[in-house]
Amino acid sequence: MAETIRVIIAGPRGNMGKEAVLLVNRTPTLELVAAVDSRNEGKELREVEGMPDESARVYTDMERCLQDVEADVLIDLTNPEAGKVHMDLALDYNVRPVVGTTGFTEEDVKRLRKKAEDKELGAIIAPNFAVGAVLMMKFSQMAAKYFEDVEIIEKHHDRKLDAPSGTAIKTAQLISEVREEKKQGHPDEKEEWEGARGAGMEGMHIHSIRLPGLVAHQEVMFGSSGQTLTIKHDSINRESFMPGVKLAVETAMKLDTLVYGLENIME
Ligand SMILES: NC(=O)C1=CN([C@@H]2O[C@H](COP(=O)(O)OP(=O)(O)OC[C@H]3O[C@@H](n4cnc5c(N)ncnc54)[C@H](O)[C@@H]3O)[C@@H](O)[C@H]2O)C=CC1
Ligand SMILES: O=C(O)C1=N[C@H](C(=O)O)C[C@H](O)C1
Repeated sequence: MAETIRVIIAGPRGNMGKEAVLLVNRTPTLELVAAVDSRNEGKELREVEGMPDESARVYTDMERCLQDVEADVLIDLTNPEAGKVHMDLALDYNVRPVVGTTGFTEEDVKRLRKKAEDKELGAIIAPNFAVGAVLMMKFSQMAAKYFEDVEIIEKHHDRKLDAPSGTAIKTAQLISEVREEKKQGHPDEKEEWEGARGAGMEGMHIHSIRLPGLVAHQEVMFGSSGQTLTIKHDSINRESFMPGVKLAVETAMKLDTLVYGLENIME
Protein backbone atom coordinates (compact mmCIF):
# COMPACT_ATOMS: atom_id res chain seq x y z
CA MET A 1 0.00 0.00 0.00
CA ALA A 2 1.24 3.54 -0.87
CA GLU A 3 2.57 5.60 2.02
CA THR A 4 0.33 8.32 3.40
CA ILE A 5 1.24 11.91 2.45
CA ARG A 6 0.75 14.35 5.33
CA VAL A 7 -0.86 17.54 4.06
CA ILE A 8 -1.41 21.08 5.36
CA ILE A 9 -4.05 23.15 3.55
CA ALA A 10 -3.87 26.96 3.58
CA GLY A 11 -7.15 28.69 2.79
CA PRO A 12 -9.53 25.84 3.81
CA ARG A 13 -12.68 28.01 3.78
CA GLY A 14 -12.10 29.41 0.29
CA ASN A 15 -13.75 28.19 -2.92
CA MET A 16 -10.72 26.06 -3.76
CA GLY A 17 -9.61 25.27 -0.21
CA LYS A 18 -13.00 23.71 0.60
CA GLU A 19 -12.69 21.35 -2.37
CA ALA A 20 -9.11 20.52 -1.41
CA VAL A 21 -10.22 19.60 2.12
CA LEU A 22 -12.85 17.28 0.61
CA LEU A 23 -10.23 15.79 -1.73
CA VAL A 24 -7.87 14.98 1.15
CA ASN A 25 -10.80 13.74 3.25
CA ARG A 26 -11.88 11.19 0.61
CA THR A 27 -8.37 10.08 -0.44
CA PRO A 28 -6.98 7.29 1.77
CA THR A 29 -3.35 8.05 0.79
CA LEU A 30 -3.61 11.67 1.96
CA GLU A 31 -3.87 12.80 5.59
CA LEU A 32 -4.82 16.32 6.66
CA VAL A 33 -2.47 17.23 9.54
CA ALA A 34 -3.33 20.95 9.85
CA ALA A 35 -5.05 23.86 8.18
CA VAL A 36 -3.93 27.49 8.01
CA ASP A 37 -6.80 29.93 7.92
CA SER A 38 -7.15 33.69 8.42
CA ARG A 39 -9.32 32.94 11.48
CA ASN A 40 -10.49 30.04 13.75
CA GLU A 41 -7.15 29.72 15.61
CA GLY A 42 -6.95 26.57 17.73
CA LYS A 43 -10.19 24.97 16.55
CA GLU A 44 -10.42 21.53 15.04
CA LEU A 45 -11.37 21.90 11.39
CA ARG A 46 -14.65 20.00 11.96
CA GLU A 47 -15.73 22.79 14.38
CA VAL A 48 -15.57 25.30 11.53
CA GLU A 49 -18.83 25.80 9.67
CA GLY A 50 -19.09 23.86 6.42
CA MET A 51 -16.03 21.70 7.05
CA PRO A 52 -16.08 17.88 6.96
CA ASP A 53 -15.25 15.61 9.90
CA GLU A 54 -11.52 16.40 10.13
CA SER A 55 -9.77 16.70 13.49
CA ALA A 56 -6.79 18.64 12.04
CA ARG A 57 -5.99 21.76 14.04
CA VAL A 58 -6.45 25.22 12.56
CA TYR A 59 -3.58 27.74 12.81
CA THR A 60 -3.65 31.37 11.83
CA ASP A 61 0.15 31.58 11.71
CA MET A 62 1.89 29.51 9.05
CA GLU A 63 5.27 29.50 10.75
CA ARG A 64 3.84 28.23 14.03
CA CYS A 65 1.95 25.54 12.14
CA LEU A 66 5.14 24.40 10.41
CA GLN A 67 6.98 24.37 13.76
CA ASP A 68 4.26 22.30 15.47
CA VAL A 69 3.26 19.81 12.80
CA GLU A 70 5.10 17.09 10.88
CA ALA A 71 3.98 17.51 7.27
CA ASP A 72 5.11 16.48 3.79
CA VAL A 73 3.16 18.87 1.56
CA LEU A 74 1.56 22.30 1.88
CA ILE A 75 -1.34 23.00 -0.49
CA ASP A 76 -1.72 26.76 -0.76
CA LEU A 77 -4.97 28.24 -2.08
CA THR A 78 -5.02 31.72 -0.57
CA ASN A 79 -4.04 34.98 -2.27
CA PRO A 80 -0.85 36.26 -3.93
CA GLU A 81 0.59 37.99 -0.82
CA ALA A 82 -0.04 35.12 1.59
CA GLY A 83 0.83 32.46 -1.00
CA LYS A 84 4.34 33.82 -1.53
CA VAL A 85 5.07 34.03 2.21
CA HIS A 86 3.64 30.53 2.76
CA MET A 87 5.68 29.00 -0.04
CA ASP A 88 8.94 30.46 1.30
CA LEU A 89 8.15 29.27 4.83
CA ALA A 90 7.23 25.77 3.66
CA LEU A 91 10.60 25.40 1.94
CA ASP A 92 12.34 26.76 5.08
CA TYR A 93 10.71 23.96 7.06
CA ASN A 94 11.37 21.23 4.44
CA VAL A 95 7.70 20.94 3.46
CA ARG A 96 6.96 20.59 -0.26
CA PRO A 97 4.69 23.39 -1.51
CA VAL A 98 1.91 22.72 -4.03
CA VAL A 99 0.64 26.15 -4.93
CA GLY A 100 -2.52 26.89 -6.87
CA THR A 101 -2.56 30.50 -5.75
CA THR A 102 -1.98 32.80 -8.71
CA GLY A 103 -0.08 36.08 -8.92
CA PHE A 104 3.49 34.73 -8.84
CA THR A 105 5.85 36.61 -11.19
CA GLU A 106 8.57 34.99 -13.29
CA GLU A 107 11.10 36.42 -10.79
CA ASP A 108 9.22 34.77 -7.90
CA VAL A 109 9.27 31.43 -9.72
CA LYS A 110 13.00 31.74 -10.48
CA ARG A 111 13.92 32.60 -6.90
CA LEU A 112 11.73 29.87 -5.42
CA ARG A 113 13.08 27.27 -7.88
CA LYS A 114 16.62 28.04 -6.70
CA LYS A 115 15.51 27.69 -3.10
CA ALA A 116 13.76 24.36 -3.80
CA GLU A 117 16.83 23.04 -5.62
CA ASP A 118 19.20 24.19 -2.85
CA LYS A 119 17.03 22.26 -0.41
CA GLU A 120 16.46 19.36 -2.86
CA LEU A 121 12.72 19.65 -2.35
CA GLY A 122 9.88 19.18 -4.82
CA ALA A 123 7.61 22.18 -5.35
CA ILE A 124 4.82 22.88 -7.81
CA ILE A 125 3.19 26.13 -8.85
CA ALA A 126 0.25 25.40 -11.14
CA PRO A 127 -1.75 28.38 -12.43
CA ASN A 128 -4.47 25.94 -13.44
CA PHE A 129 -5.01 22.40 -12.10
CA ALA A 130 -7.81 21.50 -14.54
CA VAL A 131 -6.61 18.94 -17.09
CA GLY A 132 -8.82 20.49 -19.78
CA ALA A 133 -7.34 23.93 -19.17
CA VAL A 134 -3.82 22.53 -19.48
CA LEU A 135 -4.79 20.92 -22.80
CA MET A 136 -6.36 24.21 -23.95
CA MET A 137 -3.01 25.92 -23.24
CA LYS A 138 -1.01 23.22 -25.01
CA PHE A 139 -3.33 23.22 -28.03
CA SER A 140 -3.01 27.03 -28.14
CA GLN A 141 0.77 26.69 -28.18
CA MET A 142 0.47 24.23 -31.09
CA ALA A 143 -1.87 26.56 -33.00
CA ALA A 144 0.39 29.58 -32.43
CA LYS A 145 3.01 28.00 -34.72
CA TYR A 146 0.57 28.51 -37.58
CA PHE A 147 -1.30 31.66 -36.47
CA GLU A 148 0.72 34.66 -35.33
CA ASP A 149 -2.30 36.79 -34.39
CA VAL A 150 -3.94 35.83 -31.11
CA GLU A 151 -6.24 37.32 -28.50
CA ILE A 152 -6.75 35.66 -25.10
CA ILE A 153 -10.10 36.21 -23.42
CA GLU A 154 -10.32 35.01 -19.83
CA LYS A 155 -13.58 35.13 -17.86
CA HIS A 156 -13.88 34.68 -14.11
CA HIS A 157 -16.20 35.21 -11.16
CA ASP A 158 -16.16 38.74 -9.75
CA ARG A 159 -14.45 37.74 -6.45
CA LYS A 160 -11.17 37.15 -8.26
CA LEU A 161 -8.35 39.42 -7.04
CA ASP A 162 -5.79 39.16 -9.85
CA ALA A 163 -6.00 40.13 -13.52
CA PRO A 164 -4.98 38.82 -15.93
CA SER A 165 -5.56 35.33 -14.55
CA GLY A 166 -2.62 33.03 -13.93
CA THR A 167 -3.92 30.82 -16.72
CA ALA A 168 -3.95 33.68 -19.23
CA ILE A 169 -0.40 34.64 -18.29
CA LYS A 170 0.78 31.04 -18.56
CA THR A 171 -0.97 30.71 -21.95
CA ALA A 172 0.78 33.84 -23.22
CA GLN A 173 4.11 32.51 -21.93
CA LEU A 174 3.61 29.16 -23.69
CA ILE A 175 2.63 30.90 -26.93
CA SER A 176 5.59 33.26 -26.73
CA GLU A 177 7.91 30.21 -26.76
CA VAL A 178 6.85 29.47 -30.35
CA ARG A 179 5.72 32.89 -31.66
CA GLU A 180 7.90 35.76 -32.83
CA GLU A 181 6.99 39.07 -31.17
CA LYS A 182 4.43 40.86 -33.36
CA LYS A 183 2.42 44.03 -32.90
CA GLN A 184 -1.14 43.03 -33.79
CA GLY A 185 -3.95 45.11 -35.22
CA HIS A 186 -3.62 48.22 -37.37
CA PRO A 187 -0.17 49.88 -37.16
CA ASP A 188 -1.90 53.19 -36.42
CA GLU A 189 -4.39 51.71 -33.96
CA LYS A 190 -5.18 54.05 -31.05
CA GLU A 191 -7.11 53.29 -27.87
CA GLU A 192 -9.82 55.95 -27.62
CA TRP A 193 -10.70 54.49 -24.22
CA GLU A 194 -7.75 53.29 -22.16
CA GLY A 195 -7.74 49.51 -21.79
CA ALA A 196 -9.99 48.86 -24.78
CA ARG A 197 -7.41 46.55 -26.35
CA GLY A 198 -6.67 44.75 -23.09
CA ALA A 199 -3.30 43.97 -21.55
CA GLY A 200 -0.35 43.17 -23.78
CA MET A 201 2.51 40.72 -24.00
CA GLU A 202 4.81 40.72 -27.03
CA GLY A 203 1.96 42.16 -29.10
CA MET A 204 -0.64 39.58 -27.97
CA HIS A 205 -3.72 40.95 -26.23
CA ILE A 206 -5.31 39.61 -23.05
CA HIS A 207 -8.85 40.60 -22.04
CA SER A 208 -10.15 39.94 -18.51
CA ILE A 209 -13.88 39.66 -17.89
CA ARG A 210 -15.29 39.53 -14.33
CA LEU A 211 -18.95 38.72 -13.71
CA PRO A 212 -21.00 37.03 -11.01
CA GLY A 213 -22.19 33.64 -12.28
CA LEU A 214 -18.91 32.79 -13.96
CA VAL A 215 -16.41 30.27 -12.53
CA ALA A 216 -13.25 30.01 -14.70
CA HIS A 217 -13.28 30.16 -18.48
CA GLN A 218 -10.85 31.02 -21.25
CA GLU A 219 -10.93 31.37 -25.02
CA VAL A 220 -7.82 31.67 -27.13
CA MET A 221 -8.77 33.13 -30.47
CA PHE A 222 -6.46 32.99 -33.49
CA GLY A 223 -6.98 34.69 -36.84
CA SER A 224 -5.39 34.70 -40.26
CA SER A 225 -6.63 35.60 -43.71
CA GLY A 226 -10.15 34.21 -44.16
CA GLN A 227 -10.26 32.09 -41.01
CA THR A 228 -10.35 32.11 -37.22
CA LEU A 229 -9.69 29.32 -34.74
CA THR A 230 -11.03 29.41 -31.17
CA ILE A 231 -9.79 27.07 -28.44
CA LYS A 232 -12.03 27.24 -25.39
CA HIS A 233 -12.14 25.75 -21.92
CA ASP A 234 -14.73 26.07 -19.13
CA SER A 235 -14.46 25.02 -15.51
CA ILE A 236 -18.04 24.95 -14.29
CA ASN A 237 -17.10 23.99 -10.73
CA ARG A 238 -13.99 23.74 -8.52
CA GLU A 239 -14.09 19.96 -8.41
CA SER A 240 -12.65 20.19 -11.93
CA PHE A 241 -9.31 21.22 -10.41
CA MET A 242 -8.99 18.39 -7.87
CA PRO A 243 -7.51 15.55 -9.98
CA GLY A 244 -4.73 18.00 -10.86
CA VAL A 245 -4.20 18.92 -7.20
CA LYS A 246 -3.89 15.21 -6.31
CA LEU A 247 -1.42 14.61 -9.13
CA ALA A 248 0.64 17.63 -8.03
CA VAL A 249 0.76 16.49 -4.39
CA GLU A 250 1.90 12.99 -5.39
CA THR A 251 4.44 14.31 -7.88
CA ALA A 252 5.92 16.91 -5.51
CA MET A 253 6.99 14.01 -3.29
CA LYS A 254 9.20 12.65 -6.10
CA LEU A 255 10.77 15.92 -7.31
CA ASP A 256 13.83 17.86 -6.16
CA THR A 257 13.08 21.07 -8.04
CA LEU A 258 10.21 23.48 -8.62
CA VAL A 259 7.89 22.81 -11.55
CA TYR A 260 5.80 25.70 -12.90
CA GLY A 261 2.73 24.41 -14.75
CA LEU A 262 0.84 21.13 -14.57
CA GLU A 263 1.70 20.42 -18.23
CA ASN A 264 5.22 19.57 -17.09
CA ILE A 265 4.08 16.69 -14.88
CA MET A 266 1.16 15.30 -16.93
CA GLU A 267 2.10 12.08 -18.78
N1 LIG B 1 -4.46 26.76 -9.81
C1 LIG B 1 -5.76 26.59 -9.99
O1 LIG B 1 -6.23 25.65 -10.66
C2 LIG B 1 -6.71 27.53 -9.34
C3 LIG B 1 -6.20 28.59 -8.66
N2 LIG B 1 -7.02 29.46 -8.04
C4 LIG B 1 -6.36 30.48 -7.24
O2 LIG B 1 -6.41 30.04 -5.90
C5 LIG B 1 -6.50 31.17 -5.04
C6 LIG B 1 -7.73 31.03 -4.15
O3 LIG B 1 -8.88 31.10 -4.94
P1 LIG B 1 -10.33 30.98 -4.27
O4 LIG B 1 -10.40 29.75 -3.46
O5 LIG B 1 -11.32 31.22 -5.35
O6 LIG B 1 -10.29 32.25 -3.32
P2 LIG B 1 -11.16 32.52 -1.99
O7 LIG B 1 -11.10 33.98 -1.77
O8 LIG B 1 -12.47 31.84 -2.09
O9 LIG B 1 -10.30 31.77 -0.85
C7 LIG B 1 -9.09 32.24 -0.34
C8 LIG B 1 -9.04 31.83 1.12
O10 LIG B 1 -7.74 32.13 1.62
C9 LIG B 1 -7.89 32.60 2.93
N3 LIG B 1 -6.71 33.38 3.31
C10 LIG B 1 -6.38 34.64 2.94
N4 LIG B 1 -5.22 35.00 3.52
C11 LIG B 1 -4.82 33.95 4.27
C12 LIG B 1 -3.70 33.71 5.10
N5 LIG B 1 -2.76 34.64 5.29
N6 LIG B 1 -3.61 32.51 5.71
C13 LIG B 1 -4.54 31.57 5.52
N7 LIG B 1 -5.64 31.73 4.75
C14 LIG B 1 -5.76 32.91 4.13
C15 LIG B 1 -9.17 33.44 2.92
O11 LIG B 1 -9.72 33.56 4.21
C16 LIG B 1 -10.05 32.57 2.00
O12 LIG B 1 -10.81 31.64 2.76
C17 LIG B 1 -6.52 32.39 -5.94
O13 LIG B 1 -5.19 32.88 -6.06
C18 LIG B 1 -6.98 31.85 -7.28
O14 LIG B 1 -6.53 32.59 -8.37
C19 LIG B 1 -8.38 29.33 -8.07
C20 LIG B 1 -8.95 28.32 -8.77
C21 LIG B 1 -8.16 27.34 -9.49
O1 LIG C 1 -9.43 32.61 -9.32
C1 LIG C 1 -9.89 31.63 -9.95
O2 LIG C 1 -11.05 31.26 -9.81
C2 LIG C 1 -9.00 30.90 -10.85
N1 LIG C 1 -7.75 31.21 -10.88
C3 LIG C 1 -6.74 30.59 -11.66
C4 LIG C 1 -6.16 31.61 -12.62
O3 LIG C 1 -5.90 32.74 -12.22
O4 LIG C 1 -5.93 31.25 -13.78
C5 LIG C 1 -7.19 29.31 -12.30
C6 LIG C 1 -8.61 29.28 -12.74
O5 LIG C 1 -8.71 30.05 -13.88
C7 LIG C 1 -9.54 29.77 -11.64
